[in-house]
Amino acid sequence: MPTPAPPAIEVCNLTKHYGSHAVVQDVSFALAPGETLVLLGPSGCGKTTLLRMLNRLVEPDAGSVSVNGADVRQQRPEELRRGMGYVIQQVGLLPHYTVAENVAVVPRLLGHAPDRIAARTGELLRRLHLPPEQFAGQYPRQLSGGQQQRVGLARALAADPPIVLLDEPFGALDPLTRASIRREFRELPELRRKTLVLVTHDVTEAFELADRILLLEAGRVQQLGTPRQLLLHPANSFVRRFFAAEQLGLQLRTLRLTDMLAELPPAAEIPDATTFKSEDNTVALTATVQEVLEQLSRLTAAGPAAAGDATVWLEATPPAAREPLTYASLMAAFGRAIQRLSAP
Ligand SMILES: Nc1ncnc2c1ncn2[C@@H]1O[C@H](COP(=O)(O)OP(=O)(O)OP(=O)(O)O)[C@@H](O)[C@H]1O
Repeated sequence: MPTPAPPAIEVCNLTKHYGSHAVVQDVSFALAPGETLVLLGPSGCGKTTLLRMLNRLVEPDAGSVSVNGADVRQQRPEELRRGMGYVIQQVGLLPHYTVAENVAVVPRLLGHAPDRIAARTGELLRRLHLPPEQFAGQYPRQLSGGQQQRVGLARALAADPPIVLLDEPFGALDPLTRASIRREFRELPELRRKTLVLVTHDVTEAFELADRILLLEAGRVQQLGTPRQLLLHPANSFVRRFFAAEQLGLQLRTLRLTDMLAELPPAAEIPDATTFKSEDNTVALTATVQEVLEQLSRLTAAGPAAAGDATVWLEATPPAAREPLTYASLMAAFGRAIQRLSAP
């Protein structure tokens, strides 16, 4: 029988002090290849220090880090870092290098052939919405903050490392640019297969990007789990308080219609439902409650519905199985689903 692949990253009992201040205390986790872990927590809780211990920019006092089954202490730090992309908030582009030269730094160090580097740079810039014809020859000072951030990401991905560490990669951007870059980031095919560890203190960002979240306070793990586990089953009062202010928004984004099939109203006598259906008012069962609300409000804005309230029809269920949803029936079902799912 083949032996299972080792975790992409395994951290055991990692601890770091600065003087008498315990900055990271006894942290352990294992990440499967391709998984995205978000390190979340209030300012100063140790997120950056923990991240920097993964690529040996900071050395721990105790505990171990293994990458693909090998202890990082057995590897030279420079070699370790070449296999791990690293993106930081300050971007850190070299000011006297062009965009293309900045992106090519690591592949050059690795001795890749010039035509291979040029092809890769062009491809990445295009994917990150920086057409190379326009941007390759520009210097960092000629770019906006959002464009610089994209170049920083392209640079981290240039040598196609299987692991990428990201420290507040969208932190310096205004909220609108931040949300749109985050969307691009999520959709980047390049990142889907990679193991990512991302630091943020932004709860919405964590929920949008994480497979699992590691929530830290004062250097200690408060909870490690999926966004849904942290939201619906907080491990302690710190976790509950940390999400309290944004609880409703997070629930609306986290729950999908598939999670609440049991709560969706069963069909009553619906007049020939198909006649009301159009692309505008059909929703997939995989839609989040937030997405359904947005669709309902687009319908409301488009004008009065033929039959009273704005209504959406569920895709992939026979018309006779479920009633179409209005704001009222959707929110009632959502409330019942939250109660059921968060029951101990
Ligand atoms: N080189 C250092 N020397 C001394 N103290 C340090 C050093 N680096 C970090 N610290 C302290 O360790 C604590 C954790 O810092 P760290 O940057 O890891 O936190 P963080 O959660 O990433 O914070 P933020 O979200 O504000 O960036 C802070 O109190 C910080 O002042």
